[in-house]
Amino acid sequence: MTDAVLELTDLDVGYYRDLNILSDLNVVARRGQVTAILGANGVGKSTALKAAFGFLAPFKGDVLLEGESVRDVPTHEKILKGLAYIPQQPGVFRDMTVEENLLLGGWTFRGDRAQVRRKLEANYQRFPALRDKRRQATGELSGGQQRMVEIGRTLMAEPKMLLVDEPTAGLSKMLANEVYVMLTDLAVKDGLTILLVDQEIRQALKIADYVYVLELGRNKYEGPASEFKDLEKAFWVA
Ligand SMILES: Nc1ncnc2c1ncn2[C@@H]1O[C@H](COP(=O)(O)OP(=O)(O)OP(=O)(O)O)[C@@H](O)[C@H]1O
Repeated sequence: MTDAVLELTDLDVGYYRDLNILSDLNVVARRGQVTAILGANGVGKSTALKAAFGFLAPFKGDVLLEGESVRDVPTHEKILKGLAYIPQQPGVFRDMTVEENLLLGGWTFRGDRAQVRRKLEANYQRFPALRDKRRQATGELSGGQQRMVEIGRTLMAEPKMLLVDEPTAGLSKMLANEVYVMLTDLAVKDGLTILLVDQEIRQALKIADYVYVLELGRNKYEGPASEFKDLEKAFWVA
């Protein structure tokens, strides 16, 4: 089996003391794979990602990045260690150009202009539409392209592990497809490890290698995505 990049082990997480949203959660994201966390609204999928990135301190359990505990590592240091988080709400700066938004992602390396240029160029090769629009205000781009800017900005820091929360929320079906293709490419071509939270169960099953289903904040079921296709009706579709 491929090796674990991110592990959430026996996590208890909540927003208020003594009120667990997640209990004894165990999730493993393996190298170069897309791992999806699925489950009903409010089950705690986004909460799991927030805990993984450090926006919420777990009450119990650990977060391991390549075997090393990052549970108590400050968020900005997690980024330096290769962990990145793309939240549900698009976070682009609408009045700034596409290129300015992308450059913000290279802030940590701003002293090394050659490196910044190289990463910018890698993004333009990955997302040719962004090169064409690099001088345009980001707010003028389509929703899917704004997602590309956001993901591109995140990739400027060369993460190895991406936490992605509902990447196609609010997008049309066509744009959503573009985003799913983009995520698959990042795993397959660039070897990134992706932990995805999604309500689009069918789409998530299409691009995921491995799936976790949560119920009442706990692990309910897990397995290769291919095994879930037949179970889809039983689990989620009324
Ligand atoms: N900032 C917060 N403060 C207090 N409770 C919160 C907060 N954010 C989420 N919750 C609660 O935690 C629970 C899990 O929410 P979470 O957003 O993780 O669920 P989810 O599975 O991602 O749902 P959805 O698919 O609807 O986004 C919900 O009951 C929610 O009301």
